[in-house]
Amino acid sequence: MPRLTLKGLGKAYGKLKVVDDVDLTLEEGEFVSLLGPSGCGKTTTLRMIAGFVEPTSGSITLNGQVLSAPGAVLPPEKRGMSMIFQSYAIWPNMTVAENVGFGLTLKKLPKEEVRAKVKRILEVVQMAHLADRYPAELSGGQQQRVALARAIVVQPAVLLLDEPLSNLDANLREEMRFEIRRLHDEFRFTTVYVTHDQAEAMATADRIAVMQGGRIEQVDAPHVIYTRPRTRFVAGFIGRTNLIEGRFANGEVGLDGFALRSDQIPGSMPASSQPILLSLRPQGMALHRGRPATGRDGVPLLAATVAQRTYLGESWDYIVHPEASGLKLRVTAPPLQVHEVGESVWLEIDPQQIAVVN
Ligand SMILES: Nc1ncnc2c1ncn2[C@@H]1O[C@H](COP(=O)(O)OP(=O)(O)OP(=O)(O)O)[C@@H](O)[C@H]1O
Repeated sequence: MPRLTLKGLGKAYGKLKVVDDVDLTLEEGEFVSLLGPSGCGKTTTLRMIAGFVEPTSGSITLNGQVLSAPGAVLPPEKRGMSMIFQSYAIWPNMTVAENVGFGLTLKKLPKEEVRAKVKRILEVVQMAHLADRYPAELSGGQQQRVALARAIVVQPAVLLLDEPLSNLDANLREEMRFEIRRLHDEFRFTTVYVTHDQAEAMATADRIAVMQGGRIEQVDAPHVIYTRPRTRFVAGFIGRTNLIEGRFANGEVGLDGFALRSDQIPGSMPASSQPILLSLRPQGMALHRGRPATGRDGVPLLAATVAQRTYLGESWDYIVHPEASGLKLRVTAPPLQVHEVGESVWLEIDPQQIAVVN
């Protein structure tokens, strides 16, 4: 049975629909990230799951029990969910151990049991040595670990996280992403994680739901979202890409100045001749100084010129300009592959890494 189900979920403030007809099902133990730009409705969706916001349409069910529907909202404290906010929200007047144990004390668990559970969970988040400190004596990352420990110690039915890492500096954010995923692998709580940071969603989630304008555009595993984006928005929002307009006709996709064989491009082509949009990742192309040996049947090889370049340390970011074409394509190359601006190169396109998007 699916654990958590959002069905036709909507929220409007007056005429403004901020969440619009959202369908999403999480299996028991699944980790799903709601990812999208500011204002797309992620937080409102999460707050409806938590019970802080009443939907104007649709429903939320947990193991078949209706938690939210218009006019019928089970209060947050009766949902058995834990929520973690951007601001940590741990109590300044309690020690780390008291903060983490608070939820268990409320449940009137015996003192010894609370002590044992708190000890174990503090070990898991690597905070056991700081159990007696107060929040003011902790770094931001340590405070966030306390918030995580406090949320999971009560073994919630669903764990909700709202941009939990956005107050941390870049290095710590990266470390905490792995930490959150490690905790999930250990405890397997059904988890909804709101973020606008695609790397965070990629590193943590089993599936990513990409939202825009209150709607979910695509829900898939991170590698599918990246390699097989279904819409222009998803292709552009997740990683960088070259979006190119073409025309499908007679087994070929005609682009500006060259064509690709449509049977080499994964996914389905339209039934009849018509314009289509392709997403070509910068990593889905390679540059060669001399013309590489032929033999790879039908793999496009284009004479091109380097128009611009940026050194990013981990890679080069080249803009190349295929001859006889008005296109400018962004191509990623390894750090030791150095081409000068104006140099003639051969551009090899891997059709397997092209996605047809709507
Ligand atoms: N109580 C409210 N009254 C009116 N409009 C609201 C209310 N709460 C949210 N909104 C609007 O709903 C839209 C979605 O807000 P929401 O906070 O869900 O977005 P978000 O995707 O989480 O964005 P962010 O990443 O900036 O937090 C925004 O345009 C916001 O201004």
